[in-house]
Amino acid sequence: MDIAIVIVAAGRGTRAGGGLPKQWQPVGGKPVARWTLERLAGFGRLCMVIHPDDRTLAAQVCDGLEVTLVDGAATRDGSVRAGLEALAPTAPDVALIHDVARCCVPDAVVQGVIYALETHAGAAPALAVSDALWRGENGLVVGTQDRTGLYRAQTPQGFRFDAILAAHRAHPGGAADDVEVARAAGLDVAITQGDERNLKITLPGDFARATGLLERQMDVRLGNGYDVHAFEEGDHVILCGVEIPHDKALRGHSDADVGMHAVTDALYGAMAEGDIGRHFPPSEPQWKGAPSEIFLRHARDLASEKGFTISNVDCTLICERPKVGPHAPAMIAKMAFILGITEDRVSIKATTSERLGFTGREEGIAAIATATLVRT
Ligand SMILES: Nc1ccn([C@@H]2O[C@H](COP(=O)(O)OP(=O)(O)OP(=O)(O)O)[C@@H](O)[C@H]2O)c(=O)n1
Ligand SMILES: C[C@](O)(CO)[C@H](O)COP(=O)(O)O
Repeated sequence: MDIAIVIVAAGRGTRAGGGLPKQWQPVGGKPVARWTLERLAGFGRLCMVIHPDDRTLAAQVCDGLEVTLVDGAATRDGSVRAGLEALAPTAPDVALIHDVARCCVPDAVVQGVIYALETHAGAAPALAVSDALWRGENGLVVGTQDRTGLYRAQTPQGFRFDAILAAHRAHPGGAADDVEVARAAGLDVAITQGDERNLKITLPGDFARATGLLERQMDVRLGNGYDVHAFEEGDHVILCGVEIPHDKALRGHSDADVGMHAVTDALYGAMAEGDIGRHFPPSEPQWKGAPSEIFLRHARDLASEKGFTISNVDCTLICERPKVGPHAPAMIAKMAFILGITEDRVSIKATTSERLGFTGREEGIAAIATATLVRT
């Protein structure tokens, strides 16, 4: 399914206050709009609708991300329409329409809308009203309201693209949200699971609530790596960056550091970024005999660019010989230095395979590794 996401960000944020419209103000160390863009980038192509006065701010916030910027209108529904019209020449199957100010939206809320669009023309997240409802006048309760069947609407609101574009073109304007526009055009809209964390920053106090939510939402990734290199004639092996005298060497296109390769692949795996072969193809002659440190540094830098901190790595070398134990402290020091983390976050250990299999017959060395990345 080709998905485009229209993020409406052309409002002035008057109720939220502050020197800038709320979407450009910081929460948890980044502008509100940046959080929203990063959260949605994995779900489809991004189109952000902005006020013409905000082009410079918007370009800064989008740095490094692929985002189509479109000028908005004086009303929310006008801005949505501008975004949809901009997408029309390369129409996606579905459009998700999201308030920029809902910067804490959990993945599950977005995914719930996408699943529902397989069977409905429209889908939107909401929470059933759970508090009693009153009518009030001049500070006094003047009546109560039955809450049965009442929901609090959230975004993203998703629709078949052609249907929502036609609905917006036909609508007279003044709709509270896109579900109202869709229903006016006769589209069925499924209610999907909303989330209390999917708040819309509207009033000044909402910045602190959003900051608290974002600080508690850690992105923790685990990756694994596995590698094997065969022995050939030689007088040393390189394991986790340390040269160890041996009566054989390891064969490989690079320096055949099987342990460092496994850790590097674990880091790539945690980022869903493939493996060493994808970034350094063995078909390319410049990597012949290359120190594996190049690969590990690349994975480390990629993690840093994506905002991840390496929390720990754990590597097990599987071989009968050479004995790893005496060299483990040097290996840990070397790996910690390259990764830029403290030694207590690096574990390197070894096991034999009880003389079973290719490692048992001393035909080669295998290594497995795990890495944890954390993004806050
Ligand atoms: N002309 C407008 C008005 C609103 N929006 C967007 O619609 C969303 C929901 O609107 P709201 O939370 O009311 O934002 P503002 O209009 O910016 O806030 P305020 O009413 O306090 O000025 C926001 O992402 C806002 O940027 C928009 O793109 N174009
Ligand atoms: C679309 C919306 O987020 C649904 O809750 C909301 O209606 C938009 O914000 P506004 O404050 O009503 O403009």
